[in-house]
Amino acid sequence: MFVSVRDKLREIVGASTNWSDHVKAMEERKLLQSFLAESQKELPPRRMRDSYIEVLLPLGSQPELREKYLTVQNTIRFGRILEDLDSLGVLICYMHTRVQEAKMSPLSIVTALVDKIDMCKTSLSPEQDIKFSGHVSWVGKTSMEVKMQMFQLHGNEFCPVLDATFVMVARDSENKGPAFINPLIPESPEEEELFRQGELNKGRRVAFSAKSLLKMAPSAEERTTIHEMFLNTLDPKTISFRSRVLPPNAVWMENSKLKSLEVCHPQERNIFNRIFGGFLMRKAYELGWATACNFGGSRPFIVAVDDIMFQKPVDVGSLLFLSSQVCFTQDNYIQVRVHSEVASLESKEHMTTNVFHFTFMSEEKVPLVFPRTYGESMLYLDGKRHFNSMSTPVNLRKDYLVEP
Ligand SMILES: CCCCCC(=O)SCCNC(=O)CCNC(=O)[C@H](O)C(C)(C)COP(=O)(O)OP(=O)(O)OC[C@H]1O[C@@H](n2cnc3c(N)ncnc32)[C@H](O)[C@@H]1OP(=O)(O)O
Repeated sequence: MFVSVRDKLREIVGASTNWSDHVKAMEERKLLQSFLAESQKELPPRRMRDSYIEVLLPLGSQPELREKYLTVQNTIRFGRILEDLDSLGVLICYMHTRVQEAKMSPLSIVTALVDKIDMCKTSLSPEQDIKFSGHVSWVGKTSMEVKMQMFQLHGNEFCPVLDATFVMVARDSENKGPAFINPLIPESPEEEELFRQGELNKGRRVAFSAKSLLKMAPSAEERTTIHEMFLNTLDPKTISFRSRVLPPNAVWMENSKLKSLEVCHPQERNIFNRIFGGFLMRKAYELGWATACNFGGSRPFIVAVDDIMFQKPVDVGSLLFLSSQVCFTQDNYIQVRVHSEVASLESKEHMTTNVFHFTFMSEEKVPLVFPRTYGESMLYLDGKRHFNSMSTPVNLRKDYLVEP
């Protein structure tokens, strides 16, 4: 149960339960600094099974739990699952990095990236037990890749529901600088393959980011796509680059936007008194879902979550501005991007903290989305790149029932 996962995390880092004690609790954590390793070599290697955890979410046997997870359609809120995966990922990393002689962990482990969440072909019922499992699958010097799976009981069997890959980073006791983590030793050919995959994932992330449209021009093929879309929006009645009209069954990208604001209260703080990554994901996901719903005109289902980077921590007390838009569509699929930025109450300066990418599938075929400006064209291409990186096959699957 996830209350127990979060209680365990509190115990591991000695977090305060009362907000009024949070400064004192952080002062106490400073004393743990002496348990930090000066190099990775000093730390004993760990095996994948050392960090392996299974957690049961007994929705079937404990109906009082269901309320928190329930959608109006009697399915499961995916936003809640994102929160649970985040907590579990952090706990897995604490298992990998346990220090026997210290009562509390000297490390502050934070979520750096949700690399991928792929949904498997199964519906989610709020009346059946759910099981999560996961372990560390790759480590660098201060970062760890965690693989998690979620299963739901069907008859007597737990069937796979989703696969998730997160990257967590270890920081010092005060969450101010990087901290070394234990090496990982693969023990079988399967584990060696997982580790190798982790290494490849790191390379893929670097390559994807190097090709970012924020850094370099689109490819020739992408430029052609954008130019053809531009030509498709020119009014044939006037010989002008300026009179733009939408083709049939299309929507201007700017008209797909939805925005929201959250006040970040202490209730949503994580064990390090910053805003909990899972809360940020839930809020972004729900706005993204509403955007897809508004755009497609029918209930959309989540198919994939990709590349959520936690660039900056969000302080308690900040204002969180979320802005969501459809940036690419194909057949029944809607690719949504949610941008989040914070501003403190004192300063008006905004800072980007995350960009979220969600792929939804609608019951009906959805309109095309057209960029009007160059900036929007880049969003379109970025959305297309994220859509194409999805591993789920592009075909309509009616048995999905995963909603907000
Ligand atoms: C219930 C408890 C829940 C607690 C969990 C949360 O809620 S956490 C709350 C949500 N998350 C956050 O607030 C985190 C916000 N982001 C940050 O603070 C920072 O961006 C960061 C610490 C993640 C990374 O900072 P820097 O990039 O300056 O750090 P640094 O350069 O030292 O890199 C540290 C390690 O992280 C890796 N790294 C950094 N960013 C990465 C990314 N996007 N994808 C993969 N790996 C990444 C680097 O390769 C390096 O690994 P190697 O050293 O192995 O080469």
